[in-house]
Amino acid sequence: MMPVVVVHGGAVQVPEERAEITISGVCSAARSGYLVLEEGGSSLDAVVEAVVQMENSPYFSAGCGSVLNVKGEVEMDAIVMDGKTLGSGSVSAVRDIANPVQLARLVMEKTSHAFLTAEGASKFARSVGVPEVSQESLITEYSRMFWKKNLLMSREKMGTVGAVAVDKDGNVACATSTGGMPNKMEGRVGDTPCVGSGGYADNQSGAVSATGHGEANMRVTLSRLILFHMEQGQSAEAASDLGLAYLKSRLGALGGVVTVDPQGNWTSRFSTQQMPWAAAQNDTLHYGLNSGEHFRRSFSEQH
Ligand SMILES: NC(=O)C[C@H](N)C(=O)O
Repeated sequence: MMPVVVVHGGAVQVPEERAEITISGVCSAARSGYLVLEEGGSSLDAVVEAVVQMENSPYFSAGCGSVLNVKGEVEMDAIVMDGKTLGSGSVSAVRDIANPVQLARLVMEKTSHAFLTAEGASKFARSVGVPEVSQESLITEYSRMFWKKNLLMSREKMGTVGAVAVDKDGNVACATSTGGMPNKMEGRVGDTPCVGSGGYADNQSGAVSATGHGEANMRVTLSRLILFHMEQGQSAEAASDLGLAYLKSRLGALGGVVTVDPQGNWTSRFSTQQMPWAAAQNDTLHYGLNSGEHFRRSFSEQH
């Protein structure tokens, strides 16, 4: 069994001028998650670390840089799940914290609940000492510009982030975090924080983190569907393709996933044209953006 961390930066079209920085963002997130594993951390520690890095980057739609709702405000959703215990924690519609994925983990570890939303989630955050941040600190010039442009015309998207990992004990975990769909209604919650849709982790089959059109992903419970296929004997790659094919044939929707099994086999699959992804395993960094792309380099090589 080989420990691994696999991350994605959303199944969306990345503007050409942002391609390189987005790729280096997913690579450094996968690498940081992997370092956590090397230092003896669990798969849960690794996925949270990788996702925090991408939330802190303004180049992804999660944490700082999140796409804005119809009112031009940030409302973020996140999930974590621990495949060893089937423990999960989610938050939705949070507006005033920097790292929703850490709050999701706190929901899992410090409450008897699995999901807190909006003001209740913020009150809980304050009660456990998570610092409050201003909306302004989460909004970037780009997300504001993107919001205005979206209000006028296109339905362009920006990328949700997610990670799956297997640690040396064969425990799997997933984490996913997002600003949601651009110009969403106030209070809209997508697939990301919903168990089985935006992510799922079970040591008996594997872990998935999903991205795409949330309303569609939810209706097929995409992550759980993929793990169902793995339980039926499919490989991580074949199961991911089956799940994405069902999403497309049944609802005409496109999406993407990163998937691992407890043996450390992993894959990154998407039906969109692009999805920035990276995987770190055995001193090698794997990464890609366009469909069919798979680059490799050793950890010692500079990007
Ligand atoms: N870009 C995304 O993956 C969006 C996310 N799945 C949502 O619907 O909220």
